[in-house]
Amino acid sequence: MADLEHLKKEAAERAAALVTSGMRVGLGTGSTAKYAIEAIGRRFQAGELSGVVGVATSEASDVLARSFGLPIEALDPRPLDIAIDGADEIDPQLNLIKGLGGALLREKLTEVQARRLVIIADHTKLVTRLGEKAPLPVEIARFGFLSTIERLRALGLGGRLRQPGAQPYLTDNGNYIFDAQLPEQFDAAALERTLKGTLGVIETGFFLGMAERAFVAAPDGVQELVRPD
Ligand SMILES: O=C(CO)[C@H](O)[C@H](O)COP(=O)(O)O
Repeated sequence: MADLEHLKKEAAERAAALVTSGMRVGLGTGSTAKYAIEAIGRRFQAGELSGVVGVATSEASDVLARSFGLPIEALDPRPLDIAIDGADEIDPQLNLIKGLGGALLREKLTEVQARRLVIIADHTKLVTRLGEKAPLPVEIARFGFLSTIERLRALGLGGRLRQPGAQPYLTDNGNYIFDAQLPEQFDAAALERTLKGTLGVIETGFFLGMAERAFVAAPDGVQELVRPD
């Protein structure tokens, strides 16, 4: 395993160590979240954790968690004790862009209910401003998607429909994703409000003010970052 992968695993294990018996846990999606699910699963199988229930943010994470025998429940209105997930960009205030893995809607639905959102990532995800490296994934309805994309362009957003092959990428919820290029200067909270008020937009990959801390894998070890007050 490459060094960075080892460190991602270590970051995920640091986050997984915050899970204790009886917790309801939001299980993220992606290559780093996978390590966290495996770490929780191993602790569960070893009898170190009991009464833990997971809420999975994607079909893939659901299958992985169940492979360890972890009980998985649907999301209901009860709060989650903790959610652990990866991110595509992390700014100095721990605002995030998520959704390059396509699970943004279920991730946001789940993580907004978590008392603590703990992010695990490698250091390439650290940015000084959101949109520096990654596009902003915007989940849009399939019906009328070309019209929705025109509305997004009218807001000044460049970008493209996510289409890895012959067909557009389909989320677990049966929607499409528009990967928007963010301008150099923008107000993330205002843009989030505008996007949420745009017909055809279902959710955005902005996760603002949600993360409590992040374990970030860097070549010199795992750094723990806490959201500034
Ligand atoms: O938001 C996500 C999925 O929708 C992932 O958490 C994000 O893409 C990071 O993935 P990885 O850990 O594989 O880099």
